[in-house]
Amino acid sequence: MKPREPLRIAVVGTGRMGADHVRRIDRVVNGARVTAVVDVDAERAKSVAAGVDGCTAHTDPAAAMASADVDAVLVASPGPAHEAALLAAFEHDLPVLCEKPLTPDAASALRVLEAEQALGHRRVQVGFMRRYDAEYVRLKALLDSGRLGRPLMLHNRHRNVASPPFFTSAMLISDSVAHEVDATRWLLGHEISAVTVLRPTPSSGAPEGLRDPQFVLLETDGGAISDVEIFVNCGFGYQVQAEAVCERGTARIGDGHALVTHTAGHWGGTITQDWTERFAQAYDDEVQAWVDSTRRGEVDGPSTWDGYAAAAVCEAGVRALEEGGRVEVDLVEKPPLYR
Ligand SMILES: NC(=O)C1=CN([C@@H]2O[C@H](COP(=O)(O)OP(=O)(O)OC[C@H]3O[C@@H](n4cnc5c(N)ncnc54)[C@H](O)[C@@H]3O)[C@@H](O)[C@H]2O)C=CC1
Ligand SMILES: O=C1[C@@H](O)[C@H](O)[C@@H](O)[C@H](O)[C@H]1O
Repeated sequence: MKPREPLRIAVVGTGRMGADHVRRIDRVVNGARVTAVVDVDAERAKSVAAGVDGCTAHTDPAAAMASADVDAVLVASPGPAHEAALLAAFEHDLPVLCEKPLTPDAASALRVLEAEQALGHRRVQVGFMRRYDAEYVRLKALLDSGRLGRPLMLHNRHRNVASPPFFTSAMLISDSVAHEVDATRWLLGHEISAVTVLRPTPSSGAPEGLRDPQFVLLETDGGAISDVEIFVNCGFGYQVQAEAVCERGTARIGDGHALVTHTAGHWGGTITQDWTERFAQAYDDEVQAWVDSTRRGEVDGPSTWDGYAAAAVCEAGVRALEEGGRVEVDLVEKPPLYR
């Protein structure tokens, strides 16, 4: 596809992430503009469209994608709505940046994987934005360089200030640990083969009935182990940290030590409060990379395979949470399109 300049994007879902992506494409990213927004909440779509020159508001994703004014789609509706939006985009052979998760379960992710293969070419970049974060990129480059030797273990901490009211115990895995699942697969170049979930007594700061925190153990097919502390009502800040333990050294990111102050008998810094702050630059770089590759007629970044693998691992994780024990991950064979 050779889109007219600039790339004309339809944004599906104008909630927190979608509205932020609209702002980003309108004001930060080069080479693109938002020509349509879609939300089942017509008033929300209208109010977001009103802030962007030449942008129309819709309630039906398929109708917006059929418009002659759209070259590409950014999907930022809730996970359960992603499959329908992706299949509609495939009908028009449109490139898509799809927020994580690709879909909420392995069966629907597999249907998307099969539909993309039927097109015969990749169309989807999945919004695992940590792959665009400067600290993660440096860690990946260091591990790939071999300077520290073979990675043996990853220790991850993922803390949110507070969970939204609709959050369930399973979502700590499928919505939050999904990021560590992707980061582990990407950093190590391994598939995750089994998941175990340990559940300490919930924090008194967590909503009644929510299993928060959890400790998730991921085993990889390359013989490494990646553990994740997920704590979504820690109350004090948004922290995403990772430490790689390798044969000849360790490397750690996410300590937030960019600015340390010493004053009045104290030293310290500030802690980010949510992902829009901690990963602001990563989202900008992710969307710019998508726009650039799309304008070159290419598809880069986390693929539909990555989205499917993450969905399958999370599904195994939710089973491990609910049934206890170690649950093996069952992946289909990786299709040639993604090798
Ligand atoms: N990469 C990241 O760090 C983050 C990613 N996300 C992902 O972004 C997506 C959106 O999350 P939020 O913006 O937090 O949710 P949100 O609830 O704030 O917004 C979702 C919007 O989609 C609309 N919507 C619902 N069904 C729709 C449909 N079928 N078609 C069109 N619009 C529809 C809703 O009316 C709402 O305006 C989710 O997939 C979520 O997992 C969310 C937070 C951070
Ligand atoms: O994707 C995200 C949210 O959906 C999720 O709920 C948070 O736990 C993550 O930190 C954030 O990056």
